[in-house]
Amino acid sequence: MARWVVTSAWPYVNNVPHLGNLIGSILSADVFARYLRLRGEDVVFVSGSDEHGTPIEIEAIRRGVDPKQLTDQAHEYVSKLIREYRISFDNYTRTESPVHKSFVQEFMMKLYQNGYIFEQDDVLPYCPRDGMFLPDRFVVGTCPYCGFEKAYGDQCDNCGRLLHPTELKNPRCAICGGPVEFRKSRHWFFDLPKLQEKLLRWLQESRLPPNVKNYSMNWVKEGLKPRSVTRDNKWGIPAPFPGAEGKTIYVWFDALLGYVSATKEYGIREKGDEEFWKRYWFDSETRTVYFIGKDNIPFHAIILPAMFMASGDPYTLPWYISSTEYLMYEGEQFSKSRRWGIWMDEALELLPADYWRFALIKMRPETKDTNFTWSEFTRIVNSDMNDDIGNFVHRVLKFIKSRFGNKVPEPGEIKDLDKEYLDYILAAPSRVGSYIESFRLKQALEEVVELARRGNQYLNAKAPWEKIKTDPQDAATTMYVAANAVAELAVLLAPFTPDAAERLWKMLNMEGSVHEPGRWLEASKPLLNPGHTLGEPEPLFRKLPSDFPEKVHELLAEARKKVMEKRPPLLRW
Ligand SMILES: Nc1ncnc2c1ncn2[C@@H]1O[C@H](COP(=O)(O)OP(=O)(O)OP(=O)(O)O)[C@@H](O)[C@H]1O
Ligand SMILES: [Zn+2]
Repeated sequence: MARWVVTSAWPYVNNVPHLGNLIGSILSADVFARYLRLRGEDVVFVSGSDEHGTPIEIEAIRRGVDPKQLTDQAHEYVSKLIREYRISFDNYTRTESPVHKSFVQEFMMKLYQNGYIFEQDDVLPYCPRDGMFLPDRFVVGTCPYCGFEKAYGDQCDNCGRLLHPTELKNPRCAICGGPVEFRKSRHWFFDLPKLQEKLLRWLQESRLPPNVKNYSMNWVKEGLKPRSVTRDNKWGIPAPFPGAEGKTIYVWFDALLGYVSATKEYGIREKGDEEFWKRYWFDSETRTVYFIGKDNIPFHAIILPAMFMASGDPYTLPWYISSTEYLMYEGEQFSKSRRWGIWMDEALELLPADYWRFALIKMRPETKDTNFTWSEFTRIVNSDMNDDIGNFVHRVLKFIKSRFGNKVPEPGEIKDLDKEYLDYILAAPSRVGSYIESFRLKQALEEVVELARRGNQYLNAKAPWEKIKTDPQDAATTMYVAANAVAELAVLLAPFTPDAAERLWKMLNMEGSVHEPGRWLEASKPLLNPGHTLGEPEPLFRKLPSDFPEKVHELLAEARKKVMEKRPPLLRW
């Protein structure tokens, strides 16, 4: 059995995560981690709040407070939301965690000692009106590669290229909008060109998906440039290099190492074991899986593996990177900094987490940018969740309660139709599982819906409500098969809608929790025996009114007003 480390990109805490962050990273990772645990695998699932860097520093200066004071509250608020969405992190930590800060300093010193960090004057944008160097997202200009006019100093959000601020055409200060000057400042650089060949070979041989692999290989082939790992910011992890006093570590180098430090912190806290993390990260058999949006590809497929290589320690390199395209809202990309989208907290004011989890997985932008629309959301809730799954469950449980004394009937002769559906449901865990294992979460959930759809067809074809009068044995067989399909659904829904799955488990009067390790494997045999007494049936999901898409903007405005009052200052606008 392999060990797994499942990770989700660290959300920047300058805002509440939006539905794009959820599907691009947090939720997709959770479905995968939950699935692995249900298979009894050894999993550590980590992420945390990314809190350093300029946007938060500037916000703190503007408000005249300490940035940590702002992020303490923001991290707590986001952590609570993550729990409310049932994201099953083993450790959701933060970049201000002491374990993380010292880990980053020690790690960066290793790169320095191994000769991968060199010191050099950098020419950086400076705003004479604001009196400061403008790092990363604080200088905006035209991308030299694709012509996008709102590219940032470190990356173009349109074509995804990593940039140096001097490459931008017509660079302007993002704070005041005026032109920038370029001034010299001493910085410490990561010598990526030294790793060029090694990276290329690894990429070539890796099992990364084609979109990640091709993009990264092209980028490496064009020739890697050294990247500066320091910044002139005060808010961040102090750079540990001799002579670098007053500089901090660039947020990306800081946050990427969080995957490792969060595992370390988890081992110390939960197992009292300082060395726990090495059993995962220093074992080439460990499968590390990263869930990210496509703009994060270069950092995970190039920078992070390069850092691991340069450390000289036996880190396991990324086993898989599942990167999504963008979820769009009304034609534009969800964005924290531009405050565009639907936010995790306001969504919960409208409907419980399961609805968002289900609908987002069904809309997961796996192959192309995908528009989140309220009409599609309504269709998914009303048709897939209610008409297909909810209705099937209800029909089966109600009928067994009214006609079989709420006990799973003893089946009679298993005929063709029965066998066909029974075989189909018992093969479902492996069918759904293989889609999850190939990171096709959307298709995996579609298979779960299909199981219920076929269940409804099976009931219609077998008509047990007629047969109970003429051939009660056959009605009993039908309901035995159908009841087992319902139990199967509880297990298959567990990674996707954990609360509904648990409620269904209780309605079936099953022992323990549906989320127990190994449950998925048990489900390849019938889960319900004849004679088993079921619990009380109740509706699994509820429908949205048909005018929901028209009303939703009004509902959302109310919800936003309400959550703004609960949010801590940094997240309020
Ligand atoms: N619309 C989206 N669809 C899918 N994934 C997304 C989307 N927006 C962001 N992500 C992913 O969410 C993760 C966290 O991103 P981050 O906290 O930087 O938020 P952001 O919305 O991208 O911020 P900003 O808009 O300010 O750049 C990243 O992996 C990112 O790729
Ligand atoms: Zn570009």
